[in-house]
Amino acid sequence: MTKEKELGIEVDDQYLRDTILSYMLAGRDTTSSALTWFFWLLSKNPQVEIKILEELKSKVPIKEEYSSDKRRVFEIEEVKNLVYLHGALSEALRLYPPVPMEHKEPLQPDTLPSGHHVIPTTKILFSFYAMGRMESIWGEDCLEFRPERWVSERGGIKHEPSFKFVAFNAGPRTCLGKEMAWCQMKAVAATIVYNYRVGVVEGHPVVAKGSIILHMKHGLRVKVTSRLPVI
Ligand code: HEM
Repeated sequence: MTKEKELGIEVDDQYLRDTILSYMLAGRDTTSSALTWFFWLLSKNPQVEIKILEELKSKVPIKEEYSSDKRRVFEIEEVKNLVYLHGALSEALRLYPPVPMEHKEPLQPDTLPSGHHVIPTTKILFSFYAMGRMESIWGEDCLEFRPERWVSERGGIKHEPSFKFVAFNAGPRTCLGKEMAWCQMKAVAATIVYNYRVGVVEGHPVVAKGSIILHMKHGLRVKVTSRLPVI
């Protein structure tokens, strides 16, 4: 008897197809949407880009810094604890959550903290997008892109409860790929910011597309230039 049969799981082609597809959809579009908004926010906030670059440079051994024509690729271990980069990515996820909406249905009749009575056929829709911009949750500067929000008094990463920072959902259906997503986003963002300047093409319209993933309606047109010294 195979392990799957012991566990009562039937692993047929359809199961494998659905699993692979859900990982591709859950892990690809979300991360790419997050990074797209992140680079757009950086272009609007050059002071943040400078600070990220400073943080990255502080991690690179001096003799290595822009010393050759080789691009530098940041490894996951190097970027894991970058506090300011973590803050900047968190701000992008707070203001532009790749999954902007979520819905739930109660299993039994219940009364929500708001006083609303709900029954099993009630669909409860809530907006992660709106929650990331609520003054009652994030304070008066809730609409500002401020990575410092995520830096603790002692200079470490300030963690927020998942029911407050809901970009990865909260509770039993929390994103299964959350840690992988953080690693990917940090490694990609660090490698791109360190090696290139990403400038958004002037006049390019940036609007969100109404969809289950918060894509940019017209994509993001950018001009990429190398930071490497010309040798
Ligand atoms: C910035 C990147 C990501 C964000 C913002 C994100 C966000 C979310 C959210 C909000 C959910 C809950 C969806 C729902 O219940 O309707 C979810 C579920 C899920 N995510 Fe992610 N995700 C990201 C990256 C990833 C990656 C990289 C993977 C895996 C490679 C992944 C795998 C999954 C899976 C398998 C679920 C379903 C979990 C379940 O239903 O129990 N996600 N994600």
